[in-house]
Amino acid sequence: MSFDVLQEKILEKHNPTVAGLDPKPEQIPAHILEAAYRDYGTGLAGAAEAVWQFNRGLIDALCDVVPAVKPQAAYYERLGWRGMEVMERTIDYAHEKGLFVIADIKRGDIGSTAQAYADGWLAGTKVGEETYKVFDADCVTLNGYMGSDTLKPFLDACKANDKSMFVLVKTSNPGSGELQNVTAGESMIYQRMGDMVETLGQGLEGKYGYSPVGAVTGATWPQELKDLRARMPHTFFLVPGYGAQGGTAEDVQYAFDKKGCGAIVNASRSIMCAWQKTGGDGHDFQDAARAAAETMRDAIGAYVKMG
Ligand SMILES: O=c1ccn([C@@H]2O[C@H](COP(=O)(O)O)[C@@H](O)[C@H]2O)c(=O)[nH]1
Repeated sequence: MSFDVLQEKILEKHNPTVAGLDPKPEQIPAHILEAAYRDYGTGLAGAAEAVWQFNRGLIDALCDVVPAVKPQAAYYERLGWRGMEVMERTIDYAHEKGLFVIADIKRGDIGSTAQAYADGWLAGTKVGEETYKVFDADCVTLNGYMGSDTLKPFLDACKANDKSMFVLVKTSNPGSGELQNVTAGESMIYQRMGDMVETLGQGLEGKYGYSPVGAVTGATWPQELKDLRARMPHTFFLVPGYGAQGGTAEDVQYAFDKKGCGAIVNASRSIMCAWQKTGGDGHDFQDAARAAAETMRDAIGAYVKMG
């Protein structure tokens, strides 16, 4: 789905945030783990089942508060094919609950390989005369530092299937400046990447003024966020780094346009693991996640006025 659809879901829920689904077994409440291990064994099958039950519970608890979820592929890949099956089920279940799904895959490769990734995550895979949906994400994250040609197959898949993509521009991690803030010619590398992303989406702007080519810009770098918002007026932002990485509501306000649109802020651990801070045994994980998501929504709402 395009960013028009995402923006509409954000406006409906009055909440520009996305809940990350990055589960590790040690972050899952004991009662869920014990049941999964009892039924599927203590190996990868049991771990994958626990992740599925946890995700389903989180989606049930959050689906009327947040407009979107962002499963990060690494947490599913680490469990092998069983984990990837849970990723697929999680995407489909989130859709059933009306959520926009951002698959955080951060792929990037030469064009022919990028095409294969785009088939798997956005367009579907052609076998004989039929095209089969694989991971039916609405949107993916991409690493475009190999160059714009590596993004083109994804852009074509987005255009043909009304989907969207976020390209890494200024990442939230502490070392992101080592390369991204190096000056190259008249601008810094992250600014050059920002210009490339903005240019790639030119002419494809939707109802809210945003193209299907979005940018990842970390909450931990508010100065760069401000700079990029001004530099990239038609680019929707995915802003990770809120909460566990130290980004605040005050920091992320700069990602939004004057109408309070054009950005979505991610939190994974601070929502998913909120139960670990309630002093309970994890039976309250849904209430805790919901309360954390509402607190985040309200904190950002104090800075960002929508509509
Ligand atoms: O620059 C980036 C790009 C992606 N991420 C991803 O976002 C979440 C953040 O998780 P928290 O638990 O809220 O810190 C995670 O999936 C990262 O892979 C990012 O953090 N920074």
